[in-house]
Amino acid sequence: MSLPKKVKIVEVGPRDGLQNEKETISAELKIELVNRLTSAGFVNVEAASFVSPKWVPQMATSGEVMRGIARKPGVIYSALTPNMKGFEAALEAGADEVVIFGAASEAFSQKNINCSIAESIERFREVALAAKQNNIRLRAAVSCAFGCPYQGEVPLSSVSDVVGRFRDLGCDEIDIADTIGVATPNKVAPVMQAAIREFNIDGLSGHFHDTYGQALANIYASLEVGITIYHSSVAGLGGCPYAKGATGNVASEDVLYMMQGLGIETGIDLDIVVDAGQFISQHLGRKAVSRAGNAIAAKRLG
Ligand SMILES: CC(C)(COP(=O)([O-])OP(=O)([O-])OC[C@H]1O[C@@H](n2cnc3c(N)ncnc32)[C@H](O)[C@@H]1OP(=O)([O-])[O-])[C@@H](O)C(=O)NCCC(=O)NCCSC(=O)C[C@@](C)(O)CC(=O)[O-]
Repeated sequence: MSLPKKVKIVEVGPRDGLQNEKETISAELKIELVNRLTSAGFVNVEAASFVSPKWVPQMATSGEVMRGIARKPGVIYSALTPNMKGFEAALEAGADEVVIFGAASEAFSQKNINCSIAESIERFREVALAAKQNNIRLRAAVSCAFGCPYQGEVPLSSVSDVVGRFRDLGCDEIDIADTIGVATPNKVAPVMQAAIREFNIDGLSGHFHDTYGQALANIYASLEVGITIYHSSVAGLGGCPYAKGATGNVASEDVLYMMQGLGIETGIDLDIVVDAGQFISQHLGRKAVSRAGNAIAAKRLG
């Protein structure tokens, strides 16, 4: 099968990337990061998360961030919403898309959102209905689709089951997530095919963490299957607070460099993303995790 000619890259750094940072990051810095990313051309940025601040303290300023962003027409600013409390806060803050986040693993569901998969779907049902009533896009994440830090192997049938349940809630997009970055390219097609059997391929995305250095290879394997939406995080920021040892998402700079090389259109200016990656890494006091980003930054210095 030939590769897609065009893909959508969803930038998740301001949420998935920063949620695990130990030091409190100011709302101003998060806002500046989001603005830099949209100026690079991202049309979908995951900017906030309306979860319990006791569970994820770093996301406590989400309302301030959403309200402070310089809104760019045409850009979808997304926010995570685990329940109605989160949904109401996201609505008030002007989120264009809400993200319900479940898992293909029972054990992860309990650790991450303190309920079973079945209970989570019931909570999400209310959120889904409210999103439809308010004309807000609805996205769902399926964590641990390729493996779980607590239960290990995750059967394909669990992935199909959760994707089907999210489809029935009326989701516009469903993310197939490798939360702990354990997938290898041979594992990608079976999982994506299980999801494709349940949901429209154009609405499925690949959300790969790069813990074992496999994310780009896994994205390539997903391109071969025909997936056209990918998530990435500027400077490779990130990690999930409820998945020990999981590192960041695949770096946006690396994905963009690969897409450029493959001749796949993204609509995003890699140079501006490199600047944004260097900017946030300097503020966090460490080197960006992006190989392409660091190489381009070093080349500029001559
Ligand atoms: C889901 C809950 C809230 C259940 O947590 P719970 O303790 O079962 O909830 P509860 O309903 O009993 O409420 C407990 C307290 O939290 C408050 N509360 C309740 N809901 C909210 C809310 N929305 N916003 C703010 N506060 C909230 C509520 O008001 C109450 O406050 P108290 O009375 O004790 O003062 C909790 O487990 C939680 O917040 N979990 C979030 C965990 C999280 O954010 N994980 C990281 C994101 S997922 C991820 O990164 C994976 C993903 C998406 O990127 C894809 C991938 O790679 O796999």
